[in-house]
Amino acid sequence: MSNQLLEVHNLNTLYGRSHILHDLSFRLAKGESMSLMGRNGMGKTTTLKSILGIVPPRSGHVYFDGEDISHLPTWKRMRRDIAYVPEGRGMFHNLTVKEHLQMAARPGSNGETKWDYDRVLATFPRLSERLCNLGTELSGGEQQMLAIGRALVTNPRLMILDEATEGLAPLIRQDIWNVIASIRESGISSLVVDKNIKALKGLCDRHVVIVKGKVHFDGSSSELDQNLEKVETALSV
Ligand SMILES: Nc1ncnc2c1ncn2[C@@H]1O[C@H](COP(=O)(O)OP(=O)(O)OP(=O)(O)O)[C@@H](O)[C@H]1O
Repeated sequence: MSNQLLEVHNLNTLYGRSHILHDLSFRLAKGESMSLMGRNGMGKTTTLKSILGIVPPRSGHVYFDGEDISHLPTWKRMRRDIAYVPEGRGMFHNLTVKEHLQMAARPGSNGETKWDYDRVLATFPRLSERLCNLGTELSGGEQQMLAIGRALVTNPRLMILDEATEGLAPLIRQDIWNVIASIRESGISSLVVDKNIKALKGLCDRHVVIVKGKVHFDGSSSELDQNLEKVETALSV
């Protein structure tokens, strides 16, 4: 059996006539944590949306646990145990914290129920103090915790996080990094978009940097160290 959980193979994605992703390919092994970095507008969100089928690629394939999921609608891809924490968190205006979590909770496709309502509240004690608040009444950091909690209660095998700590205060950022570390320790693979190269280096096994929709760097944390200048140049404005 293959060790790969996610394989992105030669994706080409366009918005109208704007060609954004060019033959984009990378792999994520089971249990591995991967960062996806790049300057604004380079195609990170488009990559995530292509993997999820929110923006269907013009060509290329997405394999999940060996299965070609390229033809599946988004909800079916997510039912394969892919959870998505989008940029902007995607809170519902009319649901409380408790309802957000209860609504999303379900076993993984293999019956896994490791991540349930209680475990999420134990992981994010701040949320347990805000159970009756609407999602939109929370601070940015609390919203991100809820968005991650809501993804975890689906018992995913892969967590995809876009702009994981964007706009958050330093202390809250650290909370989010700690949770991402414990997600990794619990054996869930993750694909994390963020700009904090230092935090990502310690947290992720592998790193992909994209420039204008093409893979510019793909390597381990030690390879990232060896190529730091090249990567920092690609990330600097
Ligand atoms: N719905 C859309 N229609 C047309 N062009 C789009 C659309 N969404 C994104 N783009 C363009 O596609 C390119 C890649 O955008 P994308 O959001 O994937 O970049 P990104 O690397 O995630 O950047 P950021 O860090 O700013 O979110 C940009 O030039 C953007 O303007």
